[in-house]
Amino acid sequence: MEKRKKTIALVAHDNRKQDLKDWVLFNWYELIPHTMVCTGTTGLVVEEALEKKCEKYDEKAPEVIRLKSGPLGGDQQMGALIAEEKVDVMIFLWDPMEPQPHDVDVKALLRIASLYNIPTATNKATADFIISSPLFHEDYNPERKNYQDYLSRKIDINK
Ligand SMILES: O=C(CO)COP(=O)(O)O
Repeated sequence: MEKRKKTIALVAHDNRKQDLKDWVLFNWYELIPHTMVCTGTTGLVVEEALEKKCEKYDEKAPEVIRLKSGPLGGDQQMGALIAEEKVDVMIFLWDPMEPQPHDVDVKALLRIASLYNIPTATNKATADFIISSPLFHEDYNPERKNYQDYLSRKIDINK
């Protein structure tokens, strides 16, 4: 079966970056046909790990697009890409033990991923399930709810 090119969002908080790096290194070959889009610092870790691994095995490393660092707007940029339907899968290893200065952005990113029905992993086990799913290798279009009623609702502003 042809490997459908996907855009995979990869994001990890500092205490989870090692987990994400391990996951990327374990799945490096599976990731080659796809494009990674990452928040800034996560992108550095992912890019370096994939480049080293691919170089070792004489393979071309996949493209890694780096957005701004999460606390500097990267989570919001990622959310915007999801709203534009440009992300197929998101692996977001957020830190359940430490508050983040940009907690509202973290929540917003998780919310928008849920709204757009993006397959989302917030831990390595779920990331393993996603990448080993047959659907990962297919042209999968997640069902999107129709919000037409909401968009065309009457708003009474003359009270
Ligand atoms: O803060 C983040 C996600 O909320 C991740 O940002 P960095 O990848 O820049 O560390």
